[in-house]
Amino acid sequence: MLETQDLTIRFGGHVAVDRVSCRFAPGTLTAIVGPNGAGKTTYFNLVSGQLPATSGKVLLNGEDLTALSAPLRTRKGLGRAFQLTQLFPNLTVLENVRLAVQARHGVGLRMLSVWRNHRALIDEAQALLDRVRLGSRADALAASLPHGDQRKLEVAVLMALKPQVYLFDEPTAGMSVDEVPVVLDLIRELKREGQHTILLVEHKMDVVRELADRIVVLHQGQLVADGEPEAVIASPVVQNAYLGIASEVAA
Ligand SMILES: Nc1ncnc2c1ncn2[C@@H]1O[C@H](COP(=O)(O)OP(=O)(O)OP(=O)(O)O)[C@@H](O)[C@H]1O
Repeated sequence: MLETQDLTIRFGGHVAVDRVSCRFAPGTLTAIVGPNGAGKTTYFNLVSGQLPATSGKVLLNGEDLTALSAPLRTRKGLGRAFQLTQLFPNLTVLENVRLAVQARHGVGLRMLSVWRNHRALIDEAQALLDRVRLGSRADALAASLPHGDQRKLEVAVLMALKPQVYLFDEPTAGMSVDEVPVVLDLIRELKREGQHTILLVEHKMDVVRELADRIVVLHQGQLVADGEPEAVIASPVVQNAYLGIASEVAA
């Protein structure tokens, strides 16, 4: 069980995430929605440890992770899709995933040459690449992949770490129409496996409707709605927030 208790961060006078308390059970997919600037990405950064909380706590299975760095939280089972900049651009696609597999097995980088020919690691990495439909690109340099394929590679790297909690921040952003279903299928598969806690920040409401068991709405840093998708989508707070966006866009 992932839990945040009164999780808060201030940037100067601005409270970007404001006392958010929420619990996320294994086997559930929760969509975090809200207008631009609502605090969704900042909330993910606080959960994963990319940003230090001003106050409040992050707990996983009852253990307080608030004081831990992002890498230590990853070891505890909090998986955040790597930012593109955290892929190794000059290593191959396969090597990127294999390093994540090795990291999970606790094999240090200095052991790289010893493990280079270790079939089990390579096979595991290759199987993950096949799952994200990048099997045929295994030997390409990560930097040479088109944007959509790099995002799929991020997902493969994340899956290699076998986290308990998956944090997906707009996983299909910038992807072409034919690439989107691949990533959504992967998220669906992870959900079917049943033991993961999945959090998804997503603007596309059709995706949210289809994938989410539950929707949490953030607005100006605060949790303003939480519940079953249809009820939350129909609620006045969401209608207002999204109509707000629509009128901004139209303006
Ligand atoms: N490092 C930072 N320093 C100062 N302000 C920040 C920082 N990170 C985020 N903010 C502010 O916090 C607020 C929340 O931003 P955040 O990116 O979390 O929103 P979001 O809901 O993810 O928006 P979007 O849907 O546009 O990605 C915004 O007002 C943003 O400008």
